[in-house]
Amino acid sequence: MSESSLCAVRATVLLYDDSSKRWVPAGSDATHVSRVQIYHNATTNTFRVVGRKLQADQQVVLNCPIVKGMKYNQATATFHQWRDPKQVWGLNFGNKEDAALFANSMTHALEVL
Ligand SMILES: CC(=O)N[C@@H](Cc1ccccc1Cl)C(=O)N1CCC[C@]12C=C[C@@H]1CC[C@@H](C(=O)N3CC[C@@H]4C=C[C@H]5CC[C@H](C(=O)O)N5C(=O)[C@H]43)N1C2=O
Repeated sequence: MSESSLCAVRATVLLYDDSSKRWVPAGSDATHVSRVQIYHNATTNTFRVVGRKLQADQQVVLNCPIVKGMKYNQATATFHQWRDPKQVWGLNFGNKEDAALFANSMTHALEVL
């Protein structure tokens, strides 16, 4: 499937744990920083967000379709979040610039879906 990357930023990928009412890091180990990308498949005009841990094994910790009509919430300048059917994802960006870059691509995807 030919996909092109619209953007790539560093962020900590978080999941909201409803039972404890806490954000927990996605993935299985201590290092939290991931490379988060938005991929576009031009053939099907679909988009998805993929997050891979930066450390050696590049564990995939996020692989979520961007669904038409999805609400992307920029809760703060460096913490953005959205809901998928099963869970709530949060991205904690290292800086406002990366957050804005990612939000720009996400907003574009949501506009053209
Ligand atoms: C109606 C709804 O779902 N609202 C969502 C946000 C949202 C709005 C619109 C579209 C999508 C979404 Cl996910 C919502 O409010 N959620 C989703 C689950 C957790 C939360 C519900 C309640 C709490 C209240 C505080 C806020 C939250 O979690 N925040 C606000 C920004 C702040 C930034 C960073 C993260 C990192 C760790 C820190 C913390 O939890 O200590 N934290 C937070 O406290 C984050 N909360 C939320 O984001």
